[in-house]
Amino acid sequence: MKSFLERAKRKRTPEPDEDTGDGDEPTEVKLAMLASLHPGLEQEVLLDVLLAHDGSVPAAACSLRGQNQHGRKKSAGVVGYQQSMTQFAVSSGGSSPTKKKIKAKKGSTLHLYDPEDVAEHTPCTIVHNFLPPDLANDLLKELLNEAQTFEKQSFKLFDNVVSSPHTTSFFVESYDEIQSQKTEYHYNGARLTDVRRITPGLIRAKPLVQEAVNKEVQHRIATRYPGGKKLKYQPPDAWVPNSAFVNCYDGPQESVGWHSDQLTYLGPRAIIGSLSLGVAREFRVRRVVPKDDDKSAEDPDAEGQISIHLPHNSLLVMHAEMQEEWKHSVAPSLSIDPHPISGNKRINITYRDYRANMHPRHTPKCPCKVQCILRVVQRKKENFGKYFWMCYAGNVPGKAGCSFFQWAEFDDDGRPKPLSKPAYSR
Ligand SMILES: O=C(O)CCC(=O)C(=O)O
Ligand SMILES: [Fe+2]
Repeated sequence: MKSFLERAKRKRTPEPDEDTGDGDEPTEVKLAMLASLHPGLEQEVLLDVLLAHDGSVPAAACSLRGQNQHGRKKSAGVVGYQQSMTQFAVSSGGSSPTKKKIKAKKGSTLHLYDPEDVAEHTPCTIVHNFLPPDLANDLLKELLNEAQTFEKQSFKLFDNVVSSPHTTSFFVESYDEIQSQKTEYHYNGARLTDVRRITPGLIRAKPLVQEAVNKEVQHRIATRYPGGKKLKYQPPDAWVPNSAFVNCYDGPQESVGWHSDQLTYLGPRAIIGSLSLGVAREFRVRRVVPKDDDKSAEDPDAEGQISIHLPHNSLLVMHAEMQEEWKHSVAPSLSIDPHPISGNKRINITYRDYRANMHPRHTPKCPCKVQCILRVVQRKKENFGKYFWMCYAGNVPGKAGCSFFQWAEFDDDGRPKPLSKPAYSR
């Protein structure tokens, strides 16, 4: 599940400064400052950009300037489509005489279409025209019908209650699992109320997604990981999806802000199979560079955004390095090309493998008696990549959390080690 919430500032966690902003002004004031610089943009967009820059108004303003320039270029041609990759191309430096090295520049967005470029420059692979066309169309129709009753998720951002700018629901494989999800699991501090039985179309697509994802994962390990070996903490066994979050984006303005998916029930190095149906939208990714990392000073482009275009019936595999080291979002769009079946809507299915050893009975609850969330240190060089459990009860509108924090330990295959102290000890 997406953790929109992880963007919220948490002052109480002992993890020092993780995800905190750099200014003292209240968010409303920062938003007002940005709005005065970019009066044409909606509050939600401004908020997203502000959060993507850790609350820094100058950095957000700089990024918005870049996006606007790019937007103007785009509107001169086919909207939403890249004009040319040459603007991002830099000299290859010799390693490949034929293929130019392309690079995401800070403040601008590198648009990728070619699966080879996606695999080369992002932690994802993409498979176009993935399902048999009839199955893709049937699945789209089925989920558009389901989506009529999807809801927005509300969460707390700083001290305000905000709702995600798209709708969503969660599908699992049996009625027992629905019950278990509603009574044993917490998501960002609360119980889910809308959990549904997996639909016939989702069931039909599942083995195809499973096979393709495992094939892509093996290929990536063999061709791109150091020594052709899986990453530390990556489970060695096959990826078996047993649940699916389905998102609906109704129109160009619906979006999802920068986030990493929650690892709480997926465990470290989670892999996600993400199927897109209906209107094509941009999926953006950016690497998270620790703030006190000298390299980020040397390479100002390290956090440039990359946009992967997701047409109808494309499968995007988010690989094992994605959630820990990158953030992703679905950007609001200036305009979209309507789809013959779904009109302005895009449906996205993220198939997930809920691991038995990450079931809530094996993971800590805090003194609030709420399931902790699993996160990883992304922003600080010190402890970078270390996992921790923390209380998230305070992210529910109207509720306060506690200061529970505990480092999480896993063996090299991502199996949780027994907790070093009782969960209620703080
Ligand atoms: O709509 C998408 O492609 C991505 C959705 C997403 O990031 C999520 O469900 O966590
Ligand atoms: Fe996500």
